[in-house]
Amino acid sequence: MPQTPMADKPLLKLEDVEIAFSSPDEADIVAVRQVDLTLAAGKTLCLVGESGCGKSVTARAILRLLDANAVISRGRILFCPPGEEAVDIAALEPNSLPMRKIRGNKVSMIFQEPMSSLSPVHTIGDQIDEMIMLHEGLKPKEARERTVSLLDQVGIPGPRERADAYPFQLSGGLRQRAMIAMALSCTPNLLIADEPTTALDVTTQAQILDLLKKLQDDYGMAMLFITHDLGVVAEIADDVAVMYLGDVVEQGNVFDVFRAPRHPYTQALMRSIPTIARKSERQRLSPIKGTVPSAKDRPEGCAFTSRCPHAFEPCTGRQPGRTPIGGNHVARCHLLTEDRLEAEVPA
Ligand SMILES: Nc1ncnc2c1ncn2[C@@H]1O[C@H](COP(=O)(O)OP(=O)(O)OP(=O)(O)O)[C@@H](O)[C@H]1O
Repeated sequence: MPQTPMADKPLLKLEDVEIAFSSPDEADIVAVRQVDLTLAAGKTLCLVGESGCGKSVTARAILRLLDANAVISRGRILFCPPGEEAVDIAALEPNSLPMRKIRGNKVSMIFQEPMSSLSPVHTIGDQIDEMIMLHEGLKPKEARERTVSLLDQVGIPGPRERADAYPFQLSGGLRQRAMIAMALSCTPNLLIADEPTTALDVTTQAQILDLLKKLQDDYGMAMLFITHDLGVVAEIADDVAVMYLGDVVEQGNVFDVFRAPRHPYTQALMRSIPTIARKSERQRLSPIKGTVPSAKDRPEGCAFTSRCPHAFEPCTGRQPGRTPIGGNHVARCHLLTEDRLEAEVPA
């Protein structure tokens, strides 16, 4: 297993990660580039950005669950569970034993659609029992006791009886809870949550977010949470990374980024969310002009140039570097290096 010493050891550290897709009749498409992310044990990092910006691809790379035409073409994905040496996941074979020991064991994932991880033809109890027997070597009876306790912890009423239900017999919210129970069955160090509440009504969404926060405290696990909803970010994140067309354009502590976003894309995202203050002052929401270019037609310089109200000459020429702002807050924008952009305090 490739092992790498690290001075300070966050649980997960992505360094200069690039992910490309090949296609039979076109040049490779770089979907994610120069991504640096850090996630400390027990903390929550939210990845946020418009559809197609590379959130899911980044998350799936951590589990080496990318499509067959994808390759991690640069960088390292260092995973360092407490008390262990760091492993560079990017250097592991996706189906190797070390990778399988990480996937579904130290790192598990939940999705927007529970049926992507639950089998429709087995009861939820049987599916969770099997995971527990596989990962912890428990006997069937002991595994069932643990399954019932997990279903209870995720708030499924009558857990012993519900363990015998098939997924289609549960409501959307209960199915989501069953999927969370299955993801927790191996007590992971890291839970990757890919838009787990997007398909739920607001009340159930709030309940699931509360549940995840409680389970995170109980289990001491870190969360990489993918969403396009800034309200969810405000609710759950310690740190946030804003992605645009495969680049992390701004990241840092959620309070710093929300209080004073420095990248024009983050500023535009913040202006596009409704607030009570805006409504009472009858201010119009300002949608972001234009659309995200295709990754095939990525501009030479800053990817946001074509939609940026502040774009000036250097933006089209070269990609901006990372400008430190304070603490762990950084942004990639030429205006910052040239000191031309003030922090914007959103309403
Ligand atoms: N198998 C593939 N072949 C080619 N391109 C792909 C493939 N899978 C994903 N992509 C491209 O990678 C880019 C990033 O996709 P990704 O699913 O990570 O976006 P996302 O930010 O998670 O969007 P959403 O919020 O809609 O899920 C997109 O341009 C997408 O078209």
